[in-house]
Amino acid sequence: MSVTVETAARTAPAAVIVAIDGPSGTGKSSTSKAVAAKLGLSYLDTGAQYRAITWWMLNNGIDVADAAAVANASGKPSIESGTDPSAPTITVDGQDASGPIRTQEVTSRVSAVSAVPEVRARITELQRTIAAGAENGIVVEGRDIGTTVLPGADLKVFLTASAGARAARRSGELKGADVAATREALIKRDAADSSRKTSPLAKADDAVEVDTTELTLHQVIECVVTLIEGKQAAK
Ligand SMILES: Nc1ncnc2c1ncn2[C@@H]1O[C@H](COP(=O)(O)OP(=O)(O)OP(=O)(O)O)[C@@H](O)[C@H]1O
Ligand SMILES: Nc1ccn([C@@H]2O[C@H](COP(=O)(O)O)[C@@H](O)[C@H]2O)c(=O)n1
Repeated sequence: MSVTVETAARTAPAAVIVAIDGPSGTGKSSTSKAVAAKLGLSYLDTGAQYRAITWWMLNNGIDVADAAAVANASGKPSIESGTDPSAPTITVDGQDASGPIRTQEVTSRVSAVSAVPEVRARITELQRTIAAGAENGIVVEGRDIGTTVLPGADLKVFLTASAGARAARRSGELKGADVAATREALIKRDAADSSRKTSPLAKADDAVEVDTTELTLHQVIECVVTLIEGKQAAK
């Protein structure tokens, strides 16, 4: 007796480029990392790159309020991002910058540096190169990914949440930081990021907006995974 075993041909899911944008504290990083890990995609934190160049400027005595000085120095540091969602890395001139880029000093200055067109041109080029090299696809999170960096992304998601919810989340992270002060700082940074001339924080016309105010992180992750799987199936 002969038995024929038929095995269904398994095909890898199509590589997808996913852009996740939104204001500070809406859950972009947490969501993007989890979604990328779950679906086997690369992950890029573009905010970390702007923080890294800001950290370098501060360390090298550049007055970050002087746009011309920032523009002149913008090509000098070498910035490298590791795109494994379970262990993302960021280095500046070969030095691990993951800790120092999260300081209050960097957070309060980053919007001034990221508003400089020469900085944006350089970092945008870096982001496009990384995205183009991601064989299985990538989740890229930031402020202008859907509008400017990767306008042809397969899926664009714009996360929002009330300022109160975002401040409460951040204050919890900062272990008891004053919620009102955190809220004011978030609003100030969003205003600066939204009002700059070059690629401001904005929702792309074709982005799916997800208000996370009343959602758990798990619910947001599931929502984005479903959206991505829909795009993969359609490719
Ligand atoms: N839906 C949610 N419900 C509750 N907490 C959440 C939710 N999403 C994210 N958080 C928490 O909120 C905090 C901020 O999230 P996260 O860093 O992912 O936001 P972000 O949009 O990347 O912020 P930023 O732009 O400032 O880097 C984290 O402590 C995270 O665990
Ligand atoms: N695509 C992006 C991403 C970030 N920025 C600037 O970096 C700052 C820090 O971002 P986080 O996500 O780490 O909080 C942000 O406030 C922007 O100024 C950007 O311009 N474009």
